[in-house]
Order: sequence, then C-alpha cells, then structure tokens
Amino acid sequence: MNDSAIDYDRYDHVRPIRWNGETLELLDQRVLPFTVVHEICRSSDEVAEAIRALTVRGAPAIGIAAAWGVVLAGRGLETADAAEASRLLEPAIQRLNAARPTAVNLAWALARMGDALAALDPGDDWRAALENEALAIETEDLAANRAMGRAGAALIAPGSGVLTHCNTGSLATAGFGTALGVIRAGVADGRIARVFATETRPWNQGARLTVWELAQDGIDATLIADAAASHLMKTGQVQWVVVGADRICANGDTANKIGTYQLAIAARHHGLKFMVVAPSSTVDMGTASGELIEIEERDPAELLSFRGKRVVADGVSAWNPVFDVTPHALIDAVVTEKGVVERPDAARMRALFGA
Ligand SMILES: CSC[C@@H](O)[C@@H](O)C(=O)COP(=O)(O)O
Repeated sequence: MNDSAIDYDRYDHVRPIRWNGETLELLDQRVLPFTVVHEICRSSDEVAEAIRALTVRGAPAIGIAAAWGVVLAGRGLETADAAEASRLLEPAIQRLNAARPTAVNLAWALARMGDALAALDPGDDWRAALENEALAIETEDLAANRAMGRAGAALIAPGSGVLTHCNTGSLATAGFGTALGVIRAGVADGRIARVFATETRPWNQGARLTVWELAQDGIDATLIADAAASHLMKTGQVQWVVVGADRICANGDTANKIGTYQLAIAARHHGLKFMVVAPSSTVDMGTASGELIEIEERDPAELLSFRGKRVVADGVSAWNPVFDVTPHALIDAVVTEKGVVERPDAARMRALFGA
C-alpha cells in the first residue's frame, strides 16, 4: 500500500495537543466523548499536572506534551546563554519526568530536549532551538504512525478481524495512531473486515475514546467488555490482537495498558496473532527485560467509583496497577517506523535497534 491509498485528512479530526505560539492547548481526554473542551497550559507545571491527571495520555502524546512543557518552562527565564538555560530548566524537566513512570516516551522526549540545548553554541537562540525540537518530535511522531500503519496492515491477511485494547489513536499520538493507525490503514485497503475494541476498565479508554475516534472515521467498530475477549477469540471473529506500547524492552517484553498481558495469553491459546505497534521512541534498549519496568499504580478510586460516585461498599480496598508486561514470547510482531521485528527476542531487537 502507498500513501495515496489513504486519505489522511479524514483522520485529522482529533488533535490532542496544539501549540499556539504562547500556550499549549490540550484536548481534555477525561471528559470525552460527550464534552469537547481544551485545557490551556501556561507553565511546565501545568503540563506536568495535565499528564499526571490524564488530561493528555498515551505514550507518544505525553512525550510530545512534555516537550512543549519544556518550551513553556523556557519562557520564564531571563538568560540568553544556552548552558545556563539548560541548568535552570533542569528542575522543571525533572518535574515533567516524574508525572508518570511507565511510558518511556516521556523520558525520551525530555532527553531529546536536553540534548538539543546541549548541542548549542553560546550565542545561539536557545528558545528557538527548543521550539524547533518540540515541533520535530511532534512531526516525526505523525510520520512514524503513518509508516507503521502501512507496515502493520501489510502483515494482516485480507478479510481479517482484529481486536484492540486501550486507545492508541490520534488522541494518544501526534495523529493517526499506532495500533489504531494499523487498523485505519488495514480498513482502508480492505484487509481488516471487522474491528473490536475493549472497554479498557477502569478508565475506559476503549469505550470513551477508541470507538469515538473510529465512529468519526466512519469505521464500524464493536465494543466488548474486557471480560468478553477470550470468548470473542473462541468465536473465530478475530485473527489478530493489535495493541500499542508504553515501553518495549531490549528483549521485546512490552509494557502496555493493564489487560494487554491476558489478551496475549488468550490469543496464543486460540492460535491468534499478537501485534505490538509503537514508534522507536517507545523502545527502551537500556532496560533489559520487563521485570525492570516500573508499573504505575493509580488511585483505587478509579475502581471503587463510577463517574465520581462510589459503587463499592465502604471499607473495601482495591489495587489499581494500570499497566502490565507482556513477555516477548507471546508477541508475534513488533511494528515500528524503523521496521518490523517478528517473534521479538534480544538478538532480533538488537539487530534493528542496536545495543
Ligand atoms: C499509542 S498509545 C500506546 C499506549 O500508551 C496505550 O496503549 C496505553 O497504554 C495508554 O495508557 P494511558 O494510561 O491511557 O496513558
């Protein structure tokens, strides 16, 4: 498939992050799909809070938002010297980095912003350099998604059904999406005939965001309860599970939204294929394997309440890890903009991404 087969403008209806030259506008994902409002961030700490609170979410999107957060942090500084700016920006960068632990894209984007500053000569315009770098991070992510969409869809046999988890679409990226980009590309060229999306409890990224995005594209998608996934697989309606990632380790172990691991186990049990789609900014060759990944745990209230109203008896406690790790042995393909790693392991990952 070439680019001309896909009308990308059709997927441009959702932009989670918009830099307007002075402030950062974030589409508030906490209140979608029925309320479409933007939160205006004027400082890096406001961006850090928006990432923590899930106003903006999805691994690539939080990296992009954080990069613009560094630009905002630079606005408050007086110095003309790049080295001094680099030193003064460090606390703000650390606060952005601490907003969420699991997605490596956050640390990756912040490191890129720091490297861009470090590469400057003393007289260079460091504010312009930061802005250019944030824009480059955003632009490259969109290009990566389009490339992954084509590469991932090419693996899927015509007439297939797919199941996806969480939200990996335009909302989670600079646009088009990772796993959802593969689904968009696969539907566009007739390979994907049926799309199923999990609810993705407890935050409902699938129910509130993914099927909303697809509905606006005119792509039919069927929502299922998370607990219906194995049964769906057994009925023969899906041939692939296609998901995104928050961190892919050097051996291919992959952290993604809680529930991904059990989908991979169920897919293997039913003889289905399991695809992980993520830009190379999600690949962390510095982390050897999945047990070294910090798994974010969020407020148990997400489980104990529904729409702000407690639905579980008082006194009951809950445990709310929001990511899990799928071992590489359960993954059939890791699709990135740099290429596809089939049956990923340490040697195959190293062959594409280096040491
Ligand atoms: C392209 S987004 C990939 C992942 O970030 C996505 O699958 C996911 O797990 C998002 O989790 P979230 O907690 O909504 O930020």
